[in-house]
Amino acid sequence: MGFFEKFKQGLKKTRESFFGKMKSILSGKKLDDETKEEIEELLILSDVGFEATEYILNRIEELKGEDAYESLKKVLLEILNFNSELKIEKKPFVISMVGVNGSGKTTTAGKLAEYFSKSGKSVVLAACDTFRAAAIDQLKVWAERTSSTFIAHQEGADSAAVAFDAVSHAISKEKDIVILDTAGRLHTKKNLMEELRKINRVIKKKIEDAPHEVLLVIDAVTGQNGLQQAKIFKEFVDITGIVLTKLDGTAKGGIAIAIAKELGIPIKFVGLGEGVDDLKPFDAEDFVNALLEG
Ligand SMILES: Nc1nc2c(ncn2[C@@H]2O[C@H](COP(=O)(O)OP(=O)(O)OP(=O)(O)O)[C@@H](O)[C@H]2O)c(=O)[nH]1
Repeated sequence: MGFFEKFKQGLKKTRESFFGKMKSILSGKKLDDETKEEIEELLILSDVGFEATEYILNRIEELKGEDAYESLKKVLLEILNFNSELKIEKKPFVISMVGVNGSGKTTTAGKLAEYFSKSGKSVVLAACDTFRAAAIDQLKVWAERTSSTFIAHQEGADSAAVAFDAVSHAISKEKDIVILDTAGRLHTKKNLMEELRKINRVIKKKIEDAPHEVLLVIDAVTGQNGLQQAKIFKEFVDITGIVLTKLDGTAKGGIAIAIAKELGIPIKFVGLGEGVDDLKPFDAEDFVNALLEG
């Protein structure tokens, strides 16, 4: 299945509930008070959020187009237009996955391992979520499935030590990519953020500019709550990209627009299903077309 088809399928719920209605409301018309109210409601209901919704409506008016539907498309593309490409520019290239438990972090680490293995890269998966034994086992299954090297210690071990071993292994064995699956839950927010910082400090002893990417995993189903969590992570960690998971499981896919507008961090990948191939690099044009017109 092509990327566009995949986006179309994954965004089906959001399109059928909300965005698919935009064309008949706006096509060939100027934005008047009535149509404005209608699309405002659809945007809010799909979790675009008040701030981004107001921005979108104002921007459509500013564009003064004859066809408000075309203007809407243009504005959505403006918001989602960031450089989403994840370039592997170093060897080893270290990617740290952060986010709350249940957001799809481990699954996404596994899917990313598959994505990179397929392009011929060697991958090391590191179980830095030592908080739960099940998380270590789950990552191990992904490592086997994707023929990646698996680095783990026991439950309760120091997560930074796992990260250090993974990076050391990658250097000595000349592996291309290290993916660190970090914990999403510790006793307090402070502990969690301290742990993430410690991991970064320790791997810098081996590779000064690592981690090269810090991907924050957000569950689209949690909508505006997910956005609030993201804001907390952003305060403490330098996030370089977002992975928005479970878009297939929600009608409120408008959260992608809220995230792009309010966080200003590029969405780099989206999860469109549970399968190993259901993680796709984000593409604004495919995304907007699939949202509005699938
Ligand atoms: N439908 C759908 N399900 C997904 C997607 N991504 C992840 N999941 C599912 O979400 C659930 C939670 O994913 P995990 O990877 O275990 O989440 P986690 O953040 O690592 O959480 P812990 O394992 O508790 O640390 C699993 O059942 C995944 O299969 C997606 O894009 N679409």
